[in-house]
Amino acid sequence: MFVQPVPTLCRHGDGVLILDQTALPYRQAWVELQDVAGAAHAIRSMQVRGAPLIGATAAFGVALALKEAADDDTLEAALRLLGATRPTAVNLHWALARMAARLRPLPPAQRREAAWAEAEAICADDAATCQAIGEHGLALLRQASGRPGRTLTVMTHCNAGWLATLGAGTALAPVYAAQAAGLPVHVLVSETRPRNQGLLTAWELREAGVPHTLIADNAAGLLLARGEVDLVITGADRIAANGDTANKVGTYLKALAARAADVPFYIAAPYSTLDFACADGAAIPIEHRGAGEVSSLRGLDENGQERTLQLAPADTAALNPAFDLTPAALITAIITERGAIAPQELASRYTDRAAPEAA
Ligand SMILES: CSC[C@@H](O)[C@@H](O)C(=O)COP(=O)(O)O
Repeated sequence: MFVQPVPTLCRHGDGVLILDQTALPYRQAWVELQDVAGAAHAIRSMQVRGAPLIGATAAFGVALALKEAADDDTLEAALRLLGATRPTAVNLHWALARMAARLRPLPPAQRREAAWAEAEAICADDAATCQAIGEHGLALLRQASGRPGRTLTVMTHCNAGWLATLGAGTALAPVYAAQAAGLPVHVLVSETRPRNQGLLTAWELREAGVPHTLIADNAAGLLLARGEVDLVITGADRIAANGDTANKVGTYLKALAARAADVPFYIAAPYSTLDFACADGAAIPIEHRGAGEVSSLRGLDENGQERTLQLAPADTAALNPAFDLTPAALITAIITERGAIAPQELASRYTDRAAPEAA
């Protein structure tokens, strides 16, 4: 079983410790969440990010909310607050629906302990899910690697590794499985403007000892067209019934370039990321974030001090959709803990996938 080099989130007494991802890759900092407002802030401000980790944090947020009072009003207010933090990743709503289904039928006196236990179960389940995704993805990597000893080049986008989950990650789980199996892999990491989640991917791959190279987002097309990439794997925030997939903005351009270059393009995500309440991608809500994320850049200055630089004049109009939609037709297969499946087969094969209940 993959062990996270640094834990992303864990219970700490009657609080919750999170690795603050807004401090990475420059320093490791932990934040202790003590109440539901802190959990909601952590999700909204992206101290925690990545669909499965957002869901787990929201689940713990419910447990934090019930510390003082566990009546129906407190529970429902917590579900509403946490459910409104980020719109695109359906795992948030899935985790809250799971908490609601467990807690609503219980008398208030039994809810506190049940909430902690359910949140911890969500984390354990996610670790197992990542492990299974890794094993299914490894089979595809083995097929693609060809002759023994050849280094496989995998391109990814955003961060869908262990930092985004409670286990090995989703898109990167097959990479870690390959590393464990002795299959040589090199990862091309696109920086993922404007939030630069690629820097998180580079950091976590370095922590795990996986060879990798950071590229500018716009370099992906050239490298794909030149035949320098064996396959692309990204995560997902929500997958519609027809296989259209919402993921970090920039994913769609990689899928287009991969198709033009005849390179397989895979999505790796937990089964809980399927949302059959959305018939197609047009029904998936796309988060729009502040213009400041586009017009500024964070990094270290020449003295190693963290700084935010204003790239464009502050009054420059900027648009910041945080996710985009990749049509099912561009996706070779979707890898979940149940295996790899063509996106066009989701609805007919996964008939048990009911629409998630509103939390
Ligand atoms: C396993 S994480 C999958 C996705 O959540 C990931 O690719 C992504 O888009 C993350 O977006 P973020 O805005 O950083 O939360």
